[in-house]
Amino acid sequence: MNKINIAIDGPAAAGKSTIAKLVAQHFNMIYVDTGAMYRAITLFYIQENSEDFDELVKKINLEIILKDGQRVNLNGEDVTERIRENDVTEKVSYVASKEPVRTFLVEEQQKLANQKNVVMDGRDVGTTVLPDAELKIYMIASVEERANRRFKDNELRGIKSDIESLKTDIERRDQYDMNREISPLVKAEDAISIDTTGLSIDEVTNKIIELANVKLTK
Ligand SMILES: Nc1ncnc2c1ncn2[C@@H]1O[C@H](COP(=O)(O)OP(=O)(O)OP(=O)(O)O)[C@@H](O)[C@H]1O
Ligand SMILES: Nc1ccn([C@@H]2O[C@H](COP(=O)(O)O)[C@@H](O)[C@H]2O)c(=O)n1
Repeated sequence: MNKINIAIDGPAAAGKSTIAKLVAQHFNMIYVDTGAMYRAITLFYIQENSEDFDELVKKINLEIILKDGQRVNLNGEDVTERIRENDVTEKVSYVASKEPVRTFLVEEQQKLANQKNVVMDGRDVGTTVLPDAELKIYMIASVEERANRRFKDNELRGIKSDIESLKTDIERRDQYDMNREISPLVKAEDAISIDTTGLSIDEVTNKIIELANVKLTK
């Protein structure tokens, strides 16, 4: 098999996007961050101040540029950095629970992966977006470790934060994502769980590269 899709799902800050990017680089595959797409619709929801999600998805012009890392254009404007801000993070799980939003984005994500050769990370990639992905990973880490990682990340970016608030935000988002009605965050039956607590970025990346190599040499 010379082309495969890899699905990486898991809770907030488990390391999905960091590892997915490195695995994609290693195999010269395309990396798709589905969370960024939910974040872009959330920014549009904030701008439009409307609860009419059917209308929002009809009006949105979302462009995902997959060259040299992923960039996101919303209605012609590059919002790649803007969608990481707190107002978006606070509301994204609410917006992501809405049926018109999920139907619209799942279709877009399936189009991005239809030629294979994609590493896609999110919450429902292995269960809903790419149920036939050749390799599915369910990535977890303790909430303490995830909050510590986000804290260090923020420090490096010069953003002030505290561990307790980070823990609360991570837990709130996980609860929402795991308990929504449509495509909740859950491990796909055929996914391989990797607990990254105490593992380095290189150790996790190499583990997934090994698993992917097995699929590629079949
Ligand atoms: N195995 C690891 N060991 C140490 N730090 C890690 C590891 N994996 C990721 N990190 C760090 O943890 C932070 C969060 O990782 P990342 O953003 O990749 O998580 P995520 O699962 O994609 O989060 P989200 O779903 O919230 O976007 C980053 O600063 C990253 O460098
Ligand atoms: N496949 C996905 C991906 C993301 N979400 C929702 O978006 C939020 C933000 O995701 P990040 O990966 O950028 O943190 C996430 O908390 C989910 O609510 C989703 O539903 N499905």
